[in-house]
Amino acid sequence: MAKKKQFKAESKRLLDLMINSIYTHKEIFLRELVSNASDAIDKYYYESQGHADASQFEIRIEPNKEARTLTISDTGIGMSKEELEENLGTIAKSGSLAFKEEMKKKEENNNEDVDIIGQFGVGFYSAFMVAKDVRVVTKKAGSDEAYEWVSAGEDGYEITPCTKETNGTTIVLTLKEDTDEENYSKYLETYELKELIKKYSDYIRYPIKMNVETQKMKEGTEESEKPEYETVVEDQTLNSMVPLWKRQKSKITDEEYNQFYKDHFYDYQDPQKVIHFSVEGNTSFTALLYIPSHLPQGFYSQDYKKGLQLYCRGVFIMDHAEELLPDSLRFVKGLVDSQDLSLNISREMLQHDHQLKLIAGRIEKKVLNELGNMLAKDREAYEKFFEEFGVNLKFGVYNNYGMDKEKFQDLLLFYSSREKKYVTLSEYVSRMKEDQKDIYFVSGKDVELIDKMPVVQTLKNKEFEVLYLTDEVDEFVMQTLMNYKEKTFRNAAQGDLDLDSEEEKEALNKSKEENKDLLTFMKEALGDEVAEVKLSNKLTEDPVCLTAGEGISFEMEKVFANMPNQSPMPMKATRILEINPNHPIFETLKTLYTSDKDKVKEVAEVLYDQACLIEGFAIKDPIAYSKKICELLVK
Ligand SMILES: Nc1ncnc2c1ncn2[C@@H]1O[C@H](COP(=O)(O)OP(=O)(O)OP(=O)(O)O)[C@@H](O)[C@H]1O
Repeated sequence: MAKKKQFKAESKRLLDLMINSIYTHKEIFLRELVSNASDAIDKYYYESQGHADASQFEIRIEPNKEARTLTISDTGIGMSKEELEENLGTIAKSGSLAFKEEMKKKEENNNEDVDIIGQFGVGFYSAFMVAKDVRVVTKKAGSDEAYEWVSAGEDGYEITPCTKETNGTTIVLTLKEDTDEENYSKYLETYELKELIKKYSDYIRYPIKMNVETQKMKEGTEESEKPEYETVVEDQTLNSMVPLWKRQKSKITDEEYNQFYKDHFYDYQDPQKVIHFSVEGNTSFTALLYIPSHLPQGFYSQDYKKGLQLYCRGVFIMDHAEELLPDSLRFVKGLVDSQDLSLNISREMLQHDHQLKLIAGRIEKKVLNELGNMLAKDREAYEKFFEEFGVNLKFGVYNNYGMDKEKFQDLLLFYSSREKKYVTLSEYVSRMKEDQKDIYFVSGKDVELIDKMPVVQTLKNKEFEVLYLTDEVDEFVMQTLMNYKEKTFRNAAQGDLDLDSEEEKEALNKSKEENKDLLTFMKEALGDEVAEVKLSNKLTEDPVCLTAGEGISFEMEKVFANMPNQSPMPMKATRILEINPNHPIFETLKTLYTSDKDKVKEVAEVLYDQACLIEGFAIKDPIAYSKKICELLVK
C-alpha cells in the first residue's frame, strides 16, 4: 500500500479557494481539462519534432451514468511519476508554462509558434468543483511506466504504479451528488457535453471525440411504409478545430462567413458587411466583425449587451467584451482572438485593460475606415446601413463632449433640399454658392414638412441648399460640430439670415419704420406669447412664419418637452412672428389698423396660430381658432 502524501498547508488552502471562489461557472472545468489535454498533445508533437503520428492525436470524452463518472483522455505526452508529483501535487505549478518558456528559449533557432494554453497551474483543480474524487492515469511518451494519481481533494493524493498501454493521460472524475442548488448529473448528458465543447473548446486544434447514441433507420426498411429505427453508437467529433477566422481569407466563401454569423450571433439574415483582419505587433490579434443588415433585437432596450466575443488562443473566454467596442459602434457583432491578453487566473476576466484599449482602438479605426470605403464605393449599401445605424454615428459625434467628432463627421448623411436625397457634409460644402458663408439646416418632423416650411422656400428660391434634420439628436450634433471645413452650421429657422441685398434691406427698413405702430400693436395684442412681431424678407409666398430668437431652437424645445422629469419651468425658445410685407394680408392689416383695431387683434391671433401650426406646435385654443377662421370666412 502506497503511503498517502499530504498537500502542503498552503496547497490545502489554495485548493479550497480554487473550489469555492476562483470560478463563477462550474462548467468551465471541462474547458480546463480539455485545454490541458490539448497542451499535452501539443507538447508530444513538439517533442517528437513532428515525427509523431498525427492521426493518433485525439481527446476523448466518455460519460458513464451508471458509474457516475466522466472521463477525459488524451493521446498526449503524459506525465512521469515526478511530473505527476510536481504538476498535480503542487498547486500553481504549471508544467505547461515551464515548457513554453523552454520552447521560447529554443525558438531563436526554431520559428514554430507555441500555442500552449496553460500558464497558471491551477486549471486542473477546477475538476474538484464538480468531482468528489479524481483519478489520473498517465504514461509518459517513451517510457514503460504508467502511474495513477488519485485524490478526493483536500485530503491529499496518492500515486501508485499501474498499467496503461499507450502514452497520454486519462482523467476520471467521479461526479458529486446532486444538491438542491447544483445539478452535477448534467455533466453526464451527451447534449450538455456537446454544448460545452462547442461553447468553450470548439477551436481546440485536435479532435474532441465522443461516442454518441443516435437513432438510425434500419437498413432495408427505408422503402417500407413503417421504417424501423435502431439505436447506433457513432463516434462523433464535437469540435470544428480550425476557427474560421484563422483560415486564409481568400479561401473563405461568403456563405461560410454568413453562416458563421448566423450561427454565432443568432440572426436570421445575412450580415450587411464582413470585416476580417489581423494585426501583428505588440498586441497581435485577429478580428472577425460583422455589421448586421438590420437593428439587432432589443437594440434600444437596456438588456442589449454590446461587445465582441473574446478568444484567447482559440479558447473561448467571454461573450460580450464591452471594452472592445466604443458605444458608437455598439451595433457591431463579432469576435477577437488574441494570444497576447493577460487573463486573470480563472480566464473569466482580463487583467489589464491596456492591451484591450489598443485592440479597441484598432477595431474602431478599422470599422470607421470600412464604413468610409462603403460610403465611397457603394452608396446604396451605405445609405441602407445609415438608415439603420446612422444615429449611432451621430452619437459618436457628440459623445465625449465632441472629442471624437472628426472621426465621425464625414460618415454622416443628411437629407437636403437639392435632390431630396442624402448628402454628406463634404458634398454640401463642395457645391455651396460662392458667397455662402454658412451651412444651412432646418429641423422638423419629416422631410415633406420641412420642405414646405416658408424659410426653406425662401432659401430654395435664392438657390441655397438646406440640410433637413429629422432626428431628435441632429441639432445636438450640429451644436457639437459647430463648423465643418470652416463653414459654420446655421439654423435657418433661427435669427436673421442676412441674405438680403442692400436695396432689399433698405426697402425693408423703410417699411418697418412706416409700420412701426402696427407692428407694436400686434406684439401687444399677442402678449407674452411672442417676443417680437417684425417684417422680414425671409418669406416669399407665405404670409407669416415663426422663428426662434438666439438661444435654444424650436426643435430643442420639443426635445426637452419630451424628456422625462420635466421641470415646472420647461426650457422654451424665444418666439418671433415674422410677417411677409409683400403678402396681400399685410395690406389688409395696414388698412384695418386705420379703421378697425379690434379686427387687427383678431387677425394677428389667427396669423400667430397659423405660424405655430406650420412650425409643428400645438395651438393654445383650437376652438377659438376655428371659430375665428369661420367668422372671417363668412364675412
Ligand atoms: N492531460 C495532461 N497531460 C499531461 N500533463 C498534464 C495534463 N493535465 C495537466 N498536466 C500538467 O499539470 C500542470 C498543471 O495543470 P493545470 O491545469 O493545473 O495548470 P496549467 O494548465 O499549467 O495552467 P492553467 O491554470 O493556466 O490552466 C500542467 O502545466 C501540465 O504540466
